Amino acid sequence: GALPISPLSKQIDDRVIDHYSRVVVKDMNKWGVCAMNDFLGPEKGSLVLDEVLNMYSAGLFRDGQLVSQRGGAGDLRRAIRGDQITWLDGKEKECPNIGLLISQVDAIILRANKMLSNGKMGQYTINGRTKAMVACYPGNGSRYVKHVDNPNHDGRCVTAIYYLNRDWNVEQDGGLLRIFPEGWKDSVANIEPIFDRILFFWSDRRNPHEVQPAYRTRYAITLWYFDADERNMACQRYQQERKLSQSKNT
Ligand SMILES: COc1ccc2cc(-c3cnc(C(=O)NCC(=O)O)c(O)c3)ccc2c1
Ligand SMILES: [Mn+2]
Repeated sequence: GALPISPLSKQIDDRVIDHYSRVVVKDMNKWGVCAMNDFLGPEKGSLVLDEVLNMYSAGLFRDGQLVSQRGGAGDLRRAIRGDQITWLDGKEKECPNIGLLISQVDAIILRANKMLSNGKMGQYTINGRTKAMVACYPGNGSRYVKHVDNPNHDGRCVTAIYYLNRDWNVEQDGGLLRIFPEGWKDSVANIEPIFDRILFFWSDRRNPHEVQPAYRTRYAITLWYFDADERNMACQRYQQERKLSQSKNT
């Protein structure tokens, strides 16, 4: 199905953004992965968490769709990905603090833009993103099998995930995000989904990853950023396919 899309927000607190964008550019161009702790600070982080908990208890989350229909409903789908999700554009009046988080991440990505190499001696031109996906793994062993976010050039170049889980203990609670970066030979990135941590990684085949079974409710907010050229190509291909299928049906 189509990915929900939102316009980028504008700039805020400059020095902080400048520092974070330098770290992101350096780590992404070197490792393809960038994790930073204490992103919003405890107060703002707690306000974001409270807004997510309120939405969850209001029953606004739905079972995460599968891109391919093979999952179908019920157990097989849950075996592939057990998360429940809801989409936000960040302007909702019920969650101003999620809106603040989104504008912070937008500001970092906009500042890092044109400095993020696309791995082929070129740069990405990031000009948009999906809506924010708020995800909850309910903690009944729910997991997400190893996958690539953007295996077929749908335009997404950077995945940004903000974690909200206080006192998370991976030994007991599971829910580790394990990334298998292509260029890292046999070593992997083990990312614990801890409170107020933000993570960036290339969305394409360079970063297969899995969410290991979670035994405690696990929350995260994900944004996917588009590269202008790849997105344009993807939209053109989609238009062609639609025309073809319509001509076949007529
Ligand atoms: C067509 O509609 C949709 C709607 C939502 C979709 C969500 C995902 C997705 C992808 N990756 C992860 C992940 O890797 N999480 C890592 C972590 O939480 O640490 C995740 O939780 C969710 C994929 C495809 C989707 C298609
Ligand atoms: Mn993923």
